[in-house]
Amino acid sequence: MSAAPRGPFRAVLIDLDGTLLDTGPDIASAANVMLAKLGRAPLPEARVVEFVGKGIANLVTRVLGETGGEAGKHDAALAHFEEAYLAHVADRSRPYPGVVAGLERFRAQGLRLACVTNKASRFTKPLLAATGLASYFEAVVCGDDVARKKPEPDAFLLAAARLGAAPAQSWVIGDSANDVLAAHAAGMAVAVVPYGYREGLAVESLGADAVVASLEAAAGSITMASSLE
Ligand SMILES: O=C(O)COP(=O)(O)O
Ligand SMILES: [Mg+2]
Repeated sequence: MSAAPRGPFRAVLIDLDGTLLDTGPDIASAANVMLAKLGRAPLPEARVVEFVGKGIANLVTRVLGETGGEAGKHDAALAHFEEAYLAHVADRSRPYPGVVAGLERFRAQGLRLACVTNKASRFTKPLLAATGLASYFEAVVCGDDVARKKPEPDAFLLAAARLGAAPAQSWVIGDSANDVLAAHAAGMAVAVVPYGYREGLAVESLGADAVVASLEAAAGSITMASSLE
């Protein structure tokens, strides 16, 4: 479970929600604005974040299912969510501990970095800018940039291609089963962080090649792996 990454790596492909940024508070607020507009009771943040991982349309479906079904309301609900989320996308979303130090360390080692997320680009770009992370990434691949979101391999393959790295030279770091399945389908090694949003699953059950305590710890382990080559 905690084998060191193989390498040598040229690129690190990093998930956004739950890995780089704790976006849960702003996502939960937008979900609760949406529920209020539909005349429904709010959900606790801890419940809403379990629905993060397969894109916002999927999250809205799951929030509606949790609060009384009515699939027919989905389009209106999604519009309410997106309006509220776009207006407050980075109010309380912050990098997790070790993220900035880890990105600095990866960059100092000459690794090329991509952010790979199921979140649509109109939310992702302002969020990366507002949290100060945008300049670390040579490529940002969003859910609406590919035909099939994670857990399909498309987004990781596109990110690696944009960075000029083969799958075997690309190391994925994520927080959910979507990242693990997508990385393995793309032929890439994958580590998961023990924090983040896992759709209710235990971190040990995700099937990752490694668990890394933080991005800073990941940057340390990739150094060791490279120097052992
Ligand atoms: O939008 C989502 O559901 C999750 O996005 P992620 O791929 O950055 O975790
Ligand atoms: Mg995630």
